[in-house]
Amino acid sequence: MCNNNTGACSRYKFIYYLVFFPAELSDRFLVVSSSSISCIEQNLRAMAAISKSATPVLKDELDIVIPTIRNLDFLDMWRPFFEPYHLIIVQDGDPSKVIKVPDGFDYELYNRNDVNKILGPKASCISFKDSACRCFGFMVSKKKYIFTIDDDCFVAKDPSGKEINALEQHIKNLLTPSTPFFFNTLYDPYREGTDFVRGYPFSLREGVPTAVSHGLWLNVPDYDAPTQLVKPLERNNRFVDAVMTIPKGTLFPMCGMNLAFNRDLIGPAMYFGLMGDGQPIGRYDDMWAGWCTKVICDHLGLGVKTGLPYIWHSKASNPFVNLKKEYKGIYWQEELIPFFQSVALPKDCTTVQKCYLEISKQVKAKLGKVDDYFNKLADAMATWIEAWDELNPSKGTVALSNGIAK
Ligand SMILES: O=c1ccn([C@@H]2O[C@H](COP(=O)(O)OP(=O)(O)O[C@H]3O[C@@H](CO)[C@H](O)[C@H]3O)[C@@H](O)[C@H]2O)c(=O)[nH]1
Ligand SMILES: [Mn+2]
Repeated sequence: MCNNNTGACSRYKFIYYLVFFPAELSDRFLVVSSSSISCIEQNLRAMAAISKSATPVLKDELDIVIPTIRNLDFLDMWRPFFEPYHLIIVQDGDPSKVIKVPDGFDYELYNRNDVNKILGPKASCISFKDSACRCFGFMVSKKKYIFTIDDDCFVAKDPSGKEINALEQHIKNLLTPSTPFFFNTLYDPYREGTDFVRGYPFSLREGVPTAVSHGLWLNVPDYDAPTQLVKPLERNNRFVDAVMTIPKGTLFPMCGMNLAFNRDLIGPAMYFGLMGDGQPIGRYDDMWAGWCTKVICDHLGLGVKTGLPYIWHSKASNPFVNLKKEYKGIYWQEELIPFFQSVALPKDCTTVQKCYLEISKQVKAKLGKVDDYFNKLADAMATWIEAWDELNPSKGTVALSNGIAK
């Protein structure tokens, strides 16, 4: 089957057979060459479409999710890139407050009363008074792709001064394969102007479907509170023109402020854990989601990319407030990381939901003794999956025998 994910890579299958199976060339050559060439053509057309499309790519297949406690004037700067897309706004805090959305945007807005009405008792798994509430938007969306962005993130410029269409770059990242099994030293081989380098096995050049695209930030970097306190004036002005697949078996600190993912492939794992009101910890919601997501992607043979696109993160939140939110997480994570590194998912965990519930069981068994919070979090993870499946009664991601998800 040829799609954005595998079409370009049949080029490598074609070369692979050409070089390594001359004996079968007669019949196979004809089969490979015709299927490869049509795939290559289809894929080249698809890739060309992404950059020159008149109609925005994935216009009806992608939702933009924004958690907010303030008016959304920041959208005016994003208008050229966001206006064609549907927004899901998750209003946190006081539901009686009116959030102003600039004219011209197509959106749905949910406040805490809506969350409670839609989820009933299961609303307990959605954080209150924390950006973690954004995951409610992931759950109610009906689209294949999600892009989530904070309301203090603006359009950045690349070194040439050109405004960066972060959404377009995330879409390119998601529509091209990842390479978690073998690191390509010239970064993302599917971008224009680069490729696989010598010594990269041809049998691995097809890559795997990309589940997550993790973007970065110019100006205020996503530092933790201690780093913010010792480096209050540090700003990130380094634009690195690279996209990389995070290798299998390696965890990473996923930041939720400039993030996109394939909801069909990994949506149920994108639970931003219990934070904010009534919880002993904050600003670890996206980290929790990222650790669960990466373990599941590794198990199901899915890819996670990080790097471009950049956004301009304008606001440094208060480091002292952040320290109060983060401090337990800063020492708990010294136990959490070894836990996630040791998580083994059984072969019969063939869907994201099954994987996620297995992780939730192991959280309760192994982290419950660290703090009772993790017993609550494990229960909330299970509630999240119940709520997800109620709102999204469809099949989960199935891992194929060769570990490649479909
Ligand atoms: O109680 C709240 C507070 C904020 N929000 C919305 O969430 C995002 C992020 O808020 P903010 O930019 O003020 O906080 P940062 O410290 O810069 O965010 C970092 O912490 C991460 C985890 O929370 C976050 O993803 C990082 O960017 C804004 O849209 C606020 O409006 C909220 O919904 N509820
Ligand atoms: Mn911010």
